[in-house]
Amino acid sequence: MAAPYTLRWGILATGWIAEVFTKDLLADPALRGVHDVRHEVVAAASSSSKDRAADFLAKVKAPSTAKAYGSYHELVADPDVDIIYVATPHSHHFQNAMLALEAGKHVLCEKALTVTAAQARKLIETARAKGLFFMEAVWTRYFPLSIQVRNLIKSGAIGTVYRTTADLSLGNDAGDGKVKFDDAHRMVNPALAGGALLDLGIYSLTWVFQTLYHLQPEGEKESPITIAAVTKYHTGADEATSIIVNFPRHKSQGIATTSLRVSTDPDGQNTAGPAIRIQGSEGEIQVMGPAYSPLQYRVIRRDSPGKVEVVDCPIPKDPITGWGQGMFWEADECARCLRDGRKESETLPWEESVVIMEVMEQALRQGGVEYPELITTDVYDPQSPLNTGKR
Ligand SMILES: NC(=O)C1=CN([C@@H]2O[C@H](COP(=O)(O)OP(=O)(O)OC[C@H]3O[C@@H](n4cnc5c(N)ncnc54)[C@H](OP(=O)(O)O)[C@@H]3O)[C@@H](O)[C@H]2O)C=CC1
Ligand SMILES: O=C1OC[C@@H](O)[C@H](O)[C@H]1O
Repeated sequence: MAAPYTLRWGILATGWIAEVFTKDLLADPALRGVHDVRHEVVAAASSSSKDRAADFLAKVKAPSTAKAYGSYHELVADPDVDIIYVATPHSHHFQNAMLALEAGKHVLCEKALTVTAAQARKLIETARAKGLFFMEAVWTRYFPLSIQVRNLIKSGAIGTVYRTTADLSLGNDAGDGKVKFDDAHRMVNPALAGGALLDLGIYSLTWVFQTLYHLQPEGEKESPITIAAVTKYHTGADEATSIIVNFPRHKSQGIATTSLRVSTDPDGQNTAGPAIRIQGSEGEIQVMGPAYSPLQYRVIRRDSPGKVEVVDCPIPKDPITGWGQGMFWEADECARCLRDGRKESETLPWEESVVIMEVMEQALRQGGVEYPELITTDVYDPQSPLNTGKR
């Protein structure tokens, strides 16, 4: 068997998701049946301090050779790093991803890709011009469950899909008129591009897009008409957003909802029913939430009344540590794309990320949500405080 292709990662930022993703990178690929690619964590950077980066590397149990940097600039200049994982708040993604691309690094950038569609387009233009790989880290698309659902739809298992409804709402009502996030928290702080839509609603849209738009044949792709209702939180960010996307030529519609107050799954037992319903002329696929990491789907066919096919898709765990979150599948996609000389992932092409950003931008504009100039500009500034950490 040929030696696996090795991808060498640099981790930009040391918060919650950086830790989860990096631990997944360090999980043995064989445990998920992967033998053709592997990952190395070469370095991590914190904009706060070198010590914080060193603590992070120790916490995730990175190899002792991994380098700690006290600035994002130093990380992107490291010649041993192939690809940068951008794990800052969405507000920072444009400037941080541009910093990495300008330094000649491939990039996997956390969702939401950017704050505006123009920023997303600029990043893609830069990646294209420099011949670099670039991908939005929508991990859900790379779950075997998502692949199976897309394949079922393609095979015609539920006929022509006319409607998808999807919700991701995590029930953070505090009971006193507020939600359970401090006003400065990235979930509700406009300075960090806070709000339900960019953080959570993007997963509802992911299900709408991967079951409708993504499966439209090449050459027939249709950007949707977007109609949105937004409830603003007192900080100015959206606390609830509901979007209807209409694809008139394909006669299909998607309904994507998100809220910080109510919950898709109030008792944590899926008693409330599926988070996602994909409805076709011959049946329906139901996906049990949460929309970002679903573990089960059900197929209901018009020609088999009363019969429900239930399919479980567990995330492989390390038998000793119990670790495994399912973020490794998107990392494997990055490695395979780079090994094969592909600059974008077929599972989430650049254009699709841009169309989703356009939908979110339109929805927020319809709801009167505005973000500050510092985080909406599409002019790259290597010395932006978003790159230097000088807050
Ligand atoms: N795919 C998924 O399942 C998830 C994705 N995410 C996405 O990841 C991104 C980060 O989220 P999360 O890890 O929860 O965020 P955290 O607040 O936990 O971490 C963000 C990190 O970004 C860096 N940072 C730089 N400037 C700032 C600033 N002004 N304020 C706050 N942090 C700053 C900090 O690292 P340092 O000091 O080291 O530079 C900080 O630790 C978001 O875009 C979010 O959408 C989040 C959770 C789950
Ligand atoms: O991507 C995410 O998925 C899980 C959520 O809890 C988190 O807020 C979000 O960023």
